[in-house]
Amino acid sequence: MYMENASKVKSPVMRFIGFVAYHNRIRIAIAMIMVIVITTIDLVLPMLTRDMVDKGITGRNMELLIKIIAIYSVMSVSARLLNLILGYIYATMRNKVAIKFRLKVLDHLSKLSGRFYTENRTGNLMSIVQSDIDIIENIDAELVFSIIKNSITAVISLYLMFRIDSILFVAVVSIQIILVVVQRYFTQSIHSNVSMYRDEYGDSSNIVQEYVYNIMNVIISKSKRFFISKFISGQRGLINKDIKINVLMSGNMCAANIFNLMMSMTIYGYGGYMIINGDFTLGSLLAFQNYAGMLIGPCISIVNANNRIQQARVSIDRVYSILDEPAVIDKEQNGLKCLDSDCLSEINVDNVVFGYDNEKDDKNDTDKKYVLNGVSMKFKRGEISAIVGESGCGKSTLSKLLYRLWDVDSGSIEIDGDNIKNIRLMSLRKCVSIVSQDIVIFDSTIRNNISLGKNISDEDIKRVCTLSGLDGFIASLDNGLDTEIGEKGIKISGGQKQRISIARAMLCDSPIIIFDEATSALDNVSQDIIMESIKKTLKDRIVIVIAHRLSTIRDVDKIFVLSNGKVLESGAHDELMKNRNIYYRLYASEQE
Ligand SMILES: Nc1ncnc2c1ncn2[C@@H]1O[C@H](COP(=O)(O)OP(=O)(O)OP(=O)(O)O)[C@@H](O)[C@H]1O
Repeated sequence: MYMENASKVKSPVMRFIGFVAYHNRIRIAIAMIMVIVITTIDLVLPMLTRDMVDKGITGRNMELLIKIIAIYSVMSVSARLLNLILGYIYATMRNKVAIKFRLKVLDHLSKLSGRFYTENRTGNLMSIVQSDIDIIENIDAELVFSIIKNSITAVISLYLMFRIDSILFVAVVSIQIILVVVQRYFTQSIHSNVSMYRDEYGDSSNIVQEYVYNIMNVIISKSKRFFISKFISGQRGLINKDIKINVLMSGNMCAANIFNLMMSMTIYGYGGYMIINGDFTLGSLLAFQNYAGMLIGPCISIVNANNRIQQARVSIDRVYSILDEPAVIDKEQNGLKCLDSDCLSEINVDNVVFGYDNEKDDKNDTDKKYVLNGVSMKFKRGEISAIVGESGCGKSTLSKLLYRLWDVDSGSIEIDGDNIKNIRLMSLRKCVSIVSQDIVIFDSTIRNNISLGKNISDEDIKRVCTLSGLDGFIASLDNGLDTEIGEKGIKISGGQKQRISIARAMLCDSPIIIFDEATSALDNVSQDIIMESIKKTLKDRIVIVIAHRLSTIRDVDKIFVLSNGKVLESGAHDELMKNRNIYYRLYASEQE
């Protein structure tokens, strides 16, 4: 699902490395210099060992021996100290990348279309934003530099080994080539299995998320068994894949160790044979062994690093498939118009046709489920308008189109003559506030839930609490506005949640406010009081009320009756009652 959108231009791994490099230019330059110095020292040390043994010890030259020991010690200690500093640089790079990359993904998620949010399940997105990014963070600069350092060390070691003895060199390289072929097999298998594992993991965390998120409803609806059996069957597949991946990774390590053991035995066997024949010195054997060690160590590290990269490659692909989703808010927006919220006066919905994509069995083939078939409406500043109609007729869809979570298929929505497609999305969304049926309540105090973290005076908060009818409830609480209302507002009723979201709306300064079933959980009297408050407080805005209960909207300026994707009637309550048409029948049936 996610892979389809991945950029075909540059691989996600290269783009991630580019991202890391861009945000750590100076650190990378410093680390690079230090890595080169450390690698050079590491490569010179075996030569010093050879001279120490052959010229100092075997040559019985004490003065030279002391000199070489001193140089060896200084170089070794310097390399270790530089490694210490490198560790610090790597840690700062890792933390910077971790924060910046997660923020980049979170920011991009907020700019995507309604289609994306509908098609992608929360559990999958959570698994990408949490676990996949955790895995990617493991691919830090230290790993990348260790690969560079180990590769340089391995190549130069190869050259120096060739200089010491070409036959031993050929033997060692042949073993290495077989190791590379074996490793390639393991790498490909690990990658494909990790890819399947990550996709299944996303599905499984979706089940857990649904269960935990709805735990009370799960208990009430006795659906625990359903969730648990879904979870268990998902876990079975995951466990099998995880075992397979671990076996493959261990197999990869095991193969590397066996081949490296063969390499050591070849060096000691053939090198020892040449020393016995007098064709080789002990110092040269030790130097060759050291360089071979420099080949073995780095090769094992590269195999290890490769295992981690294979795992991370899948995660990088998944994260970049989100980043490659086209944002509704894109850079092209620079040339677009900004709305002046103070002067904004009219919304014109003109002959709008819209349908949601209906996914067919064949995932690439979609057809439309039309919800709106030529809807036209006008909303004016200073007026309260209402949209009514049977459930599912497209009332909320209209507000989503105005917010540009989706775009109309044909027709247009204009604000003061400008098509909303030609208005900067940030500017448009700043001007529109939707008080929706799904209220987001944060695990915090009533005050914070109303102010949403903005610095708002007590006086203003109390004023909107009175207008939304929260004042009595708050007065009954020991901590008043500072009462914690629990995660998702678990400690308050549905009606109190709605009142909080209405209070929020009364504090916002958007010129367009849509109340989408915002008072559905309240009794008739409370609804009437709140409608009065809305009329008084928001009298200079464009207010649109979406409602089922027609008694709530009796006093609004204009009512649009929506049915079968069209506006069948519009006008004030009295006018529509006089027409004795659909609205009249709906209203009459409600009064019975
Ligand atoms: N994201 C979506 N993807 C596909 N279909 C959708 C989506 N959202 C809504 N629909 C469908 O579009 C139709 C209109 O939905 P909408 O929420 O606009 O109706 P509504 O009039 O606001 O209903 P209600 O009064 O029950 O809230 C419904 O049939 C619904 O199933």
